[in-house]
Amino acid sequence: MKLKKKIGVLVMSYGTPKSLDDVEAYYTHIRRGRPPEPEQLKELKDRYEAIVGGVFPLRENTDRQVEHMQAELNKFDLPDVEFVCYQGLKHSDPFIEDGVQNMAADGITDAIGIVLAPHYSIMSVGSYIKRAKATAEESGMNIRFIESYHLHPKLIEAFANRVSAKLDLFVETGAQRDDVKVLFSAHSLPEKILAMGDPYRDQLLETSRAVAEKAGVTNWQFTWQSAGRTSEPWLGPDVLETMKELSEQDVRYMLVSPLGFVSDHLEVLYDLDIEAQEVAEELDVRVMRIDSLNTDPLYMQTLADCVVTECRKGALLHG
Ligand SMILES: CC1=C(CCC(=O)O)c2cc3nc(cc4[nH]c(cc5[nH]c(cc1n2)c(C)c5CCC(=O)O)c(CCC(=O)O)c4C)C(CCC(=O)O)=C3C
Ligand SMILES: [Fe+2]
Repeated sequence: MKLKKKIGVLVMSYGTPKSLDDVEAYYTHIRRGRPPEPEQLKELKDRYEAIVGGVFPLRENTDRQVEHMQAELNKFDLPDVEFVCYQGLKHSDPFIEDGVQNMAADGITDAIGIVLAPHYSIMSVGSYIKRAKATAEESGMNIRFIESYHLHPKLIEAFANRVSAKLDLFVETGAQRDDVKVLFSAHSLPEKILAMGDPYRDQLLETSRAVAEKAGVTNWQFTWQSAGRTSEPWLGPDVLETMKELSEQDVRYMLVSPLGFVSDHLEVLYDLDIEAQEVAEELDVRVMRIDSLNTDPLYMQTLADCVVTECRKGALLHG
């Protein structure tokens, strides 16, 4: 039997602390080596404490996503190729560089890199790719990258299913479907990305339109969330402001639908499930959020399809 060639798949994700004691090192890494002020550290620790039940949810979710993705990739059962997935995290262990070095140590010469975030920004996906590329070059590895997959039909279907499911729940509890404002959201970035010609905002609007169309939703708008607390301006309006404004216009039902995140983590479990719910209570409006994709088979198929398509483009597969 002919030995199958191994293609490495570098699956990159943001990364999360390993324990509450690790939050300081993690935060320092995000801040490019500058340790946070004690109050900033306490504030972040408090937020994690509110959502962490033993395991940091993003760590568990990323582990599961990578496992499921590898299984999905090998379902193609290509005659001469086997896919092996490696994690590479932006701000935690195993770092992106570790992931590439682990592939090289296993004798991998051809690899594909993909990020567990569908939209490209020079500040997000761009920096993941830059780091992976630099390490791959050192070991002479041939690596190709998927920059975005924000309009993949299976991704759109997965999000649309989740929007429809929650709209049904609103209807069951007495609301009219069209009275529910769907708020598509994503992590804000500094406003300066627009002047840089960054595609991030446009890609998010494209995903929003496609999901709305697929789910038959006309009553929607896009809003940002989780902006950094720095002095430079961040893209807005923020979801909390949007909720307030809508409540003043007598909108009573809102469905927050984060499209830039693919997993349950701090920005979903704290910023939306705790912080936004507190605001909803003050405003006396009903706010739900769509379930995160996590290991949704449609999402796993999206990732696997992108990887195989990229392999074909790079002539890594025959047939
Ligand atoms: C675009 C984008 C995504 C989505 C795309 C992608 O997934 O890549 C994302 C995801 C995430 N962001 C996360 C966590 C944090 N992000 C922070 C800070 C920052 N995020 C930024 C951008 C993004 N972040 C930026 C420009 C900053 C300012 C500092 C800097 O210039 O880099 C801070 C510092 C404190 C604070 O500001 O809250 C934390 C703790 C977690 C993990 C949650 C968990 O552990 O459960 C996830 C998935
Ligand atoms: Fe972040």
